[in-house]
Amino acid sequence: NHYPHSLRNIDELCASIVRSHRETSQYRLEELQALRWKVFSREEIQVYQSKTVDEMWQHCAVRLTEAVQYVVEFAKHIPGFRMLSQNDQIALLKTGSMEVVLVRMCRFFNTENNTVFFDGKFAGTEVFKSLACGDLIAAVFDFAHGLCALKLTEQQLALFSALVLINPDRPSLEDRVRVQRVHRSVEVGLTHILHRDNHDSLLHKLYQRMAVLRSLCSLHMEKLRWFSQRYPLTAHSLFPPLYKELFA
Ligand SMILES: CNC(=O)[C@@H]1CCCN1C(=O)c1ccc(Cl)c(COc2cccc3c(C(F)(F)F)cc(C)nc23)c1Cl
Repeated sequence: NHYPHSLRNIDELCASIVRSHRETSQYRLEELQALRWKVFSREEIQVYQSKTVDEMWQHCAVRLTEAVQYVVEFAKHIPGFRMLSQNDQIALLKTGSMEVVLVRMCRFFNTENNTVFFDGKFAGTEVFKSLACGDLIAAVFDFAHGLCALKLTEQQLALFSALVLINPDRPSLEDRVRVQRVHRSVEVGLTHILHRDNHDSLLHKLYQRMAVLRSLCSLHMEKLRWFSQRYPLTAHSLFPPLYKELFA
């Protein structure tokens, strides 16, 4: 029996992943719902748009790094993740943490006015204009919109996030077989949750979303490289160390 010895039954596995998701999701859904219609005024948008490229990138990098740190906490409580070697844990986080940040963004997304929670209010794509990467931001919004449309419950989102993170196909894994075992147990958990919710058709759609996620994140890494070459000072001195560790 390949399951980690302490988690014979799938319910226990799902419960620990859902608990970890809830404890590390940065904002509760109720909080975000209450702020749903708090959008930026024209003047506030003007202030964002008049920032220089590296000021806006630095502003976003701080938030992305904070979001990545919550994902690292989430990963640590996924049963089986801590059993992996340190190197494999870092390898999974290096590539998977931004994907989970993107998956989690669908919680802060309002599909009715195509805005995302940013800096305490809901922002449209125009707020990010000074980043000078409209294609990346458009792709981030599209992905969030697409995932929102699936109307995942928090439990389904928790299991999906764990599945995205524990990816045995990541480059430079030392013990791929062990990562496969943990991936398999999370997959059984997600299938179990979807079956219980009478939503089996969602699994296929979620696998399609995972493929989109991977292409989106390679675009991100490309942008990140462009930015750190264009603004080496900002990228190498101002980005919080974890960000450099994960993305440098
Ligand atoms: C409450 N909301 C939040 O905390 C969210 C979750 C993570 C950060 N965050 C924001 O505040 C936020 C929300 C929406 C957007 Cl569009 C942004 C701006 O996003 C980015 C700007 C620059 C680079 C980004 C890159 C790149 F390229 F670095 F990999 C990759 C991702 C995915 N997002 C980038 C941000 Cl920073």
